[in-house]
Amino acid sequence: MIHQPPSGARDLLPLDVAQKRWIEKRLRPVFQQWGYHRIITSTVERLDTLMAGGTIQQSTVIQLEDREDDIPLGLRPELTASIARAAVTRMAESSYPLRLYYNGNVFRRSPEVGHGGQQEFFQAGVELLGAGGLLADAEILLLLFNSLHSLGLNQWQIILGEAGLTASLLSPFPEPLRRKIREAIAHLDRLTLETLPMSSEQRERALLLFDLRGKPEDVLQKVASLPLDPAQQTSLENLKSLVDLLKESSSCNQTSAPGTDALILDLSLIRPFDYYTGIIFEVVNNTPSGQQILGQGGRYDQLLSLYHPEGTMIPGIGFCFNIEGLHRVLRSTGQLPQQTPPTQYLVAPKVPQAQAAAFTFAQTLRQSGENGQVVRVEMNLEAGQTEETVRDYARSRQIRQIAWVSPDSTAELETV
Ligand SMILES: N[C@@H](Cc1c[nH]c[nH+]1)C(=O)O
Repeated sequence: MIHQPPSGARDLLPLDVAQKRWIEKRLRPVFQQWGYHRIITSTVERLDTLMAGGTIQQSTVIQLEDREDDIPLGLRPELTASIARAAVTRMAESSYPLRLYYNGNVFRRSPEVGHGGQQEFFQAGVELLGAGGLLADAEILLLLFNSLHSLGLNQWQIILGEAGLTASLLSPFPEPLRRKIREAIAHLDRLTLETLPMSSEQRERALLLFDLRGKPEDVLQKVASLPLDPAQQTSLENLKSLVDLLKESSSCNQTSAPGTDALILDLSLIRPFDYYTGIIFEVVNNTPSGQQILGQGGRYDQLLSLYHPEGTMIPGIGFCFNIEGLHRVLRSTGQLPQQTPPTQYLVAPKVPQAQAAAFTFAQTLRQSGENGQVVRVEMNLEAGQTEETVRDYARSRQIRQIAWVSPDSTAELETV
């Protein structure tokens, strides 16, 4: 028998769990303060739900052998599609906007399987459904900034793009050239753009697109100089208004919005999921060892209609944090708990006749916590040990108090 989890799967040991909970405990109240309610969707979904009309590639989904009525099933590679499905099918009576948050695991087929490529990840995120427009976009980004602030992070940058505008700027390229250019841009591969066979006019346009990243004012100006159709013009104006609103909020509220250098406009930004229709963004943390993507999200105004019984269009926008990314960055800041909380009391029956009394006393101690505080109490399970052995055990576990219980239910507390 093999006693290892399958390749790519992971066990989280108690300290990992304590650190993960530290992160989640900081994010949850922020999501709640902004009016978001927790939703838990199924880990297993139908494959076609997960693929969201082909906007998520089947190759990222881990499929399950076991089929329900011969319908292929899979493990969710992300949660936005599942939440969109649940909202329009199970919460149809709710009024919009609907604010939902989540905390869960996702599974992605890794190309590196067999070499330890991770396939299970944790995410915490929010979805704002039934709200389009500038204010909804701004709410999501400001909530993102607020969440980062609650984690004590301040070395991050937001890379902001616009999926619709980028797609339409790419549209003059014929397929399959467009796909190749899109891929090269997504992988920051300038060399491919310089060498792919295409006309010089096309190359100039591809390289211009590639370079549409930097300070928001500069990029907006560059795009404005391009010949734009009315729809592109509107997207550009919306982006400009959003950037202005975020900046203004930043000057009113230093604590939750980014400084001027923290926002990078990148119209070459392309996310691996294709359901985005409006702004898209990534939060990155620049560390000496490279760039860490802490979270990502964007606007998806067509996704909900895929699941809606009448195909009604309902806008949506959201983001999620990658808990592993946050964990890595926060570990280096020294903020995360370095150990699991120690037990406060060790309860030891003085003689075998005191065992029942010891269990009762331990329970009384457990219930003595005020305001929901957890009092951690362990029973000493070894009968007949010397007092010194019990003390040694307590010290080795960093237990500060021993309660010696007598058969008459009295207890003497000793600090070790
Ligand atoms: N579900 C997306 C993030 C997102 C949330 N909402 C919108 N986008 C992801 O896993 O990358």
